[in-house]
Amino acid sequence: MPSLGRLHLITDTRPGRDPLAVLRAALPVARAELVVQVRVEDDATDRQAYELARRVVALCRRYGATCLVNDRLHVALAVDAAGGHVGAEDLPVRAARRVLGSAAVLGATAREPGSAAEAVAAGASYLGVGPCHPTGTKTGLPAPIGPAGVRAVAEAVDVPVIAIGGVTAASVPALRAAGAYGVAVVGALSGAADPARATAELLGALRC
Ligand SMILES: Cc1ncc(COP(=O)(O)OP(=O)(O)O)c(N)n1
Ligand SMILES: Cc1ncsc1CCOP(=O)(O)O
Ligand SMILES: [Mg+2]
Repeated sequence: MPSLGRLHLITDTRPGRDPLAVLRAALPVARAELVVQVRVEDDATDRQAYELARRVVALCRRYGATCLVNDRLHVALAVDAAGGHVGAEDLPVRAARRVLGSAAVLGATAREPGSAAEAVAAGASYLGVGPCHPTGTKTGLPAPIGPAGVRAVAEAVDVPVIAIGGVTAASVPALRAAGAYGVAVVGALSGAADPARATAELLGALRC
């Protein structure tokens, strides 16, 4: 399995957003360092998720980037994505691994060392850890865990830790110092006036 990219761009499909435009700006800058996670709103249909995911897979292929699908693992399989990401309300990690197969990339959400180690034992190949900082992108989240929370998880597992939640280029150094392998962002790219430049800034911070 090739090494996991450090910058995870999660699609923003809220009204008024253009996830494919953001992706087209980010891909030439980040290329194989980019992991794109196709994440749609809960009320989106499977057909909508599928149509977005197959476009994202095609774009990623041109640049050697990796495409994952959030929650809907049947969509990941249908579009031949590299894998998927599951959290507490999705398929359990062990079941997700059975669905995707042993070669797939499988991410799981964790926010403390115990559940993180369980997710890895069940087959997760990376962990999404957070929210690290306050975010307006997703509601109903628990309190941010900060770099200290990321450190506690990173010290407990031997898979890449991807920090998520309110991440900006400015917050990357502290997260990396805490043991994060990479970061996942929605707003830092989707809300950027210049997503290509924002991609370069995030990558620059990740490479330090
Ligand atoms: C990299 C990464 N980390 C965490 C999440 C959150 O997943 P989940 O807890 O299942 O919440 P939803 O994204 O499904 O609303 C993620 N998607 N990616
Ligand atoms: C899906 C998700 N899970 C935890 S935080 C989050 C949203 C992250 O978005 P942003 O990068 O805009 O804070
Ligand atoms: Mg989920």
